[in-house]
Amino acid sequence: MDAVWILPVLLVLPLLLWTSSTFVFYFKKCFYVAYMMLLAVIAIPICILKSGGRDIENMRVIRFMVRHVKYFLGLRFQVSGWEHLQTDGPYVIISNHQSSLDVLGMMEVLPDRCSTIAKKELLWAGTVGMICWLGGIVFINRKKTSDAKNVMSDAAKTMLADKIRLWVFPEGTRNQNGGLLPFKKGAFHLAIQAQGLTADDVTLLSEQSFGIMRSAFLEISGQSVQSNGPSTH
Ligand SMILES: CCCCCC/C=C\CCCCCCCCCC(=O)SCCNC(=O)CCNC(=O)[C@H](O)C(C)(C)COP(=O)(O)OP(=O)(O)OC[C@H]1O[C@@H](n2cnc3c(N)ncnc32)[C@H](O)[C@@H]1OP(=O)(O)O
Ligand SMILES: CCCCCCCC/C=C\CCCCCCCC(=O)OC[C@@H](O)COP(=O)(O)O
Repeated sequence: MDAVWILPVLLVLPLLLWTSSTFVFYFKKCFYVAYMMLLAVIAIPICILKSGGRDIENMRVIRFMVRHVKYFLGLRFQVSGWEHLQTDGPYVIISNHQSSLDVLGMMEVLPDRCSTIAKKELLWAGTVGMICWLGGIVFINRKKTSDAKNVMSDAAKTMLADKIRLWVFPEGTRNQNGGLLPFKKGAFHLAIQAQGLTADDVTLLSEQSFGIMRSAFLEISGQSVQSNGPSTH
């Protein structure tokens, strides 16, 4: 008898999913967070057994385990230029950052031996935080930028010594305003070290990258034909 409330829920749930795109949006959002948490629960022991702890090789496990999530959310990716990432040695990848779903796109193209820079708050996101730590993600404190710069300088040394790649979101935060925020400079300080350039090159590199990303972003946004509900996610 206690379970009698389940019946209306089972009836109302499909009805809401069928009739309300807003409900579908929030339902998918909750599912995404819960499912990623669950995937991380499975991935944590695998990574520990495979690599013994924090290791960039764990990103292969994470990449493999995350790639199917798009199907549950009705997302598909179109990738072009992937071959440019298939070069030896360290490099920096930059991308714009609109939502936590960007992780799915990231896992679609993430090269081997590539980790990312993230805000330190993510470390406390339960099992997701733990898997991020195991994957070698570099955590920065955005409120203490001198600390963040030191952490990124250390990351640059590791990047060169261990030939790893780093993915940076140079806007420094999520942005859904239909354009790009001005770029922070950290990614370009990393890149000059990977490419043998000097600090004098940072501004030009940053401006050129911003211009290229902005035109690509506007071009792709112009092709968008479908909206899935509320714009914030
Ligand atoms: C298996 C299942 C698992 C399922 C779950 C898990 C799934 C996947 C897990 C993996 C994926 C996780 C993905 C996580 C994504 C998270 C993304 C984020 O968290 S985005 C937020 C954090 N990122 C950033 O903030 C971007 C990096 N930030 C920077 O680069 C910034 O530059 C800075 C923080 C280093 C400094 O910022 P700030 O001081 O505010 O501003 P600037 O304009 O950039 O710099 C001011 C001056 O300082 C100079 N500068 C900057 N960096 C350096 C440096 N490294 N060395 C020397 N000098 C530096 C800069 O040039 C400026 O000086 P100027 O004279 O004006 O040139
Ligand atoms: C103890 C429970 C804590 C629950 C926290 C839930 C954490 C989210 C869980 C699953 C989502 C899938 C993993 C995606 C990770 C992406 C993180 C992300 O996109 O962080 C935002 C950060 O880039 C910029 O932050 P702000 O826009 O500045 O803010």
